[in-house]
Amino acid sequence: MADSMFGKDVSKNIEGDSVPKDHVYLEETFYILSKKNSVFRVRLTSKGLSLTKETDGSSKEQTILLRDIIGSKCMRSKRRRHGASSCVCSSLVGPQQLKVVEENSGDLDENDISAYLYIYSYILKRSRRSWKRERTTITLRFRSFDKYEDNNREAQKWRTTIKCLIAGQPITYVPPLNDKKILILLNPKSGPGKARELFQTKVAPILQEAEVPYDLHVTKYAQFAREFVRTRNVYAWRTIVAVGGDGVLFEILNGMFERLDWQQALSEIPLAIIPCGSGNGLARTICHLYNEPYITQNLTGISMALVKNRITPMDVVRIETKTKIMFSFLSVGWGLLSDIDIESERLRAIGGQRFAVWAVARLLGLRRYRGVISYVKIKDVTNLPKPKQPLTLSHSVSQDGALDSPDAEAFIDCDENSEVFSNAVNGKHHQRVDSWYSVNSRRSAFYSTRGSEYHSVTSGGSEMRSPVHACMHGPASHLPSLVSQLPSHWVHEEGEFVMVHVAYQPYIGEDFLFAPRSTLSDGVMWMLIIKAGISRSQLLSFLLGIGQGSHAEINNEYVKMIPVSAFRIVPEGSSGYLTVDGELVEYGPIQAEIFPNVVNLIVPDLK
Ligand SMILES: Nc1ncnc2c1ncn2[C@@H]1O[C@H](COP(=O)(O)OP(=O)(O)OP(=O)(O)O)[C@@H](O)[C@H]1O
Repeated sequence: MADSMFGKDVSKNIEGDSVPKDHVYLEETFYILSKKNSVFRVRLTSKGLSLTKETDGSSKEQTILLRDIIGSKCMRSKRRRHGASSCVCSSLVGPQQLKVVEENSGDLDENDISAYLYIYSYILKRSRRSWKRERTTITLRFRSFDKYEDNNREAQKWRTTIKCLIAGQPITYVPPLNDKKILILLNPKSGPGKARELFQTKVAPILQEAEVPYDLHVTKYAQFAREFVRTRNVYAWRTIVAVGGDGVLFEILNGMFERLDWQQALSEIPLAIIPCGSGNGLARTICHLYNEPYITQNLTGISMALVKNRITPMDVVRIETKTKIMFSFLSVGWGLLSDIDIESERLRAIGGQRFAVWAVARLLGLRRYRGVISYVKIKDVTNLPKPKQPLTLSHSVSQDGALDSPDAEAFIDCDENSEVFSNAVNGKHHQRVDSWYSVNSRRSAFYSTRGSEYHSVTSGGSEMRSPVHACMHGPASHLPSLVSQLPSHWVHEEGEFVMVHVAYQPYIGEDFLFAPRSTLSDGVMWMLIIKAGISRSQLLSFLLGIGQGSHAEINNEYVKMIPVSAFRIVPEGSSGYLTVDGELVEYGPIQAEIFPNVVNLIVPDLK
């Protein structure tokens, strides 16, 4: 085994001058028992793990990028059963035979002085025309020294360096501490109702390999997540994760704004989403903006983001209706798209396809809505001031005394007796385990992350819920109250409309690239207005274009897309749907304004 080294820079250009390139943190040579004439040179660099196989003078290099590596653990070999061969080496010849245990296990094999380093990665691979992530485990065996302690020290050095690099922290002698757990709020009713199963099979294994501890709470009723974040000490967690559709994150966001300390809570605790709903607009947006493949029900890439803990700011939109204030991150809709969203609820069991099926039905029975739309147009979207830090926000409860009345339906959840399970995981869904140094185990072990807890629905109905006064806080509005006249620079359009839909993210659903020019934090809302009079065929080609975003370029007498910073919609009559982030809100006047960079969002690692 070659000497390992810290911080050696081996990058040279063709003239032999040093160039600031990949920094090499550690380097070792490993041998393969089954291939006597091959060696592997393994280097841990600022780019990732470089593996060079050298056989009879030829060499082949593979690099596993740091963004694809999620964790690393040190193991010892497991004591062999009575009657099995006691020869240590024999367990390594057959690639399927290595069994490892954690260092503190009572079942370890004292005779094997090797330390095994497992490195877990999910590598982007092209399959047919799309990309997906494939699980790959690299196993390195350290046994140059005569004592296990010395071999383990070497392996731990690698593990610590890998963990520091993953966390984006300076290299130290101890791995970065996960002193706070992440909070997971899972909606078992989202989308086709598979959130629990998806979490256990796709997300939990990644958190366990990365040794990220979590508290999982399954929502017990609508508004559970909102009450939870409003009433708990959220500072006990480092991230709050919605596992479900956009509706659960909407609840979490609004629960945060119901806290008096909303500003501190939102600046200290980032939010994240794992998509298990039927719309999944925000998750699709994140993947789109961070070049992460989005495959329905394949949550690998977005789960890896929970491990890396990289954050980016996101805008929120403050919305007022006649009786409520709420905060939104996705969209406000009136007319066709909202009708499709709400009325297709009855087809929830078929997942995201419910939108396409209902779109056909709504096109046949096209509705028109009368009302007045007012907005403040952004003249030059290419030249917006971009605040790097969240704006300094003045605090408000509301503009209008009629709003924010105590919500009689709001309760604190006092259920301290929730059932607690350990989060042991069935690893059978993992696809592939690569291996180096003759160790190969398809049945790779999954260990529950120390300290993680699973809080399930209480079976005996012993819930104790006590009423609480819920009051919306958040940044103060700059708009006049909903019943007051708007300033003169606002644009007004009165007439009949097929729909008005305003979005502040590129995707508002898995297959709806609604506002291609939008980003997470640009301070822009994109308002699409479709006037009555448009033909069904024009509307159909418009709807078909939403998948690719080509509809956004349409600008004719019926269809236009306008960048706005505030708007008001006043529908005439009392029948119709208004939606905020896909959730139904009261029908009637509604107004909105955007606040840039208020929320921190967990996003994939781009490095
Ligand atoms: N345990 C529960 N029982 C019933 N409803 C719940 C429960 N937990 C949350 N809800 C409600 O379910 C609604 C839908 O949730 P969610 O957004 O997760 O799924 P979805 O509607 O399928 O996805 P999307 O919003 O992306 O279309 C939300 O309004 C939420 O308040």
